[in-house]
Amino acid sequence: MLFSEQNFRRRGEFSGSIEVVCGSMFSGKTEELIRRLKRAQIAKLNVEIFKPRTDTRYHETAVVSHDLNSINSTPVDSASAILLLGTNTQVVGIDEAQFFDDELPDVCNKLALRGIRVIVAGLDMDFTGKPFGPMPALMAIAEHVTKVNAVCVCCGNPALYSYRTAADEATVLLGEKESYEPRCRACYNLGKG
Ligand SMILES: Nc1ncnc2c1ncn2[C@@H]1O[C@H](COP(=O)(O)OP(=O)(O)O)[C@@H](O)[C@H]1O
Ligand SMILES: Cc1cn([C@H]2C[C@H](O)[C@@H](COP(=O)(O)O)O2)c(=O)[nH]c1=O
Ligand SMILES: [Zn+2]
Repeated sequence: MLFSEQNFRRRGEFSGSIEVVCGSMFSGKTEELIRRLKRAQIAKLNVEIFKPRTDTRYHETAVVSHDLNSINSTPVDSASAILLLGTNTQVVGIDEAQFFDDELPDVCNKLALRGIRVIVAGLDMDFTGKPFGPMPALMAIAEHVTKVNAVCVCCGNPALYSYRTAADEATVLLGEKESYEPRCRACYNLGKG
């Protein structure tokens, strides 16, 4: 079901919260993040968007989906840098959250306590099927968690895994279709052989 904003203003005050959008590669996490952020901009809220500086796949600064939908962002070196945002910020978007350090959940909590709506998108699992970076901790403290699925490239069923086709065992390997395939549980485990 499409996520739809609740009443974020309570008794005239802006109430802070954390939303997480997670799933495999190509599942639509960035598109969903951009959709929510653009709606917040339409509502004339002050929106700031961050991504890890290391994620330079499509653009140095913009957050860009696989379909090349995009929104401007600020690349940062660490989670704590996000706390230096403008004082009148009402909505914060964070993409590729799996690449941030372990401070990110605490940073998001502090932002939410300042009354900010925080929307975070990231991979829930790495290519080995293990929880990725700060994502599980973020999912634990979020008010809303949306898990999205890609389409399995092998059989067409909903895909929850990111299968790595490249011969590289490092946890972090930036890439797209040349290195990864979204796969369902059965096809992911067949491939792992
Ligand atoms: N196997 C696939 N399953 C679903 N979407 C795919 C697939 N391959 C390419 N896409 C494209 O990827 C888009 C999602 O991109 P994006 O939001 O950047 O995903 P994510 O951030 O989760 O990697 C889809 O709208 C679709 O056009
Ligand atoms: C599974 C997995 C992915 N990555 C990298 C590959 C991409 O650069 C990003 C994910 O981008 P998307 O917006 O979700 O498509 O993460 C990685 O470094 N390690 C992994 O295990
Ligand atoms: Zn499959």
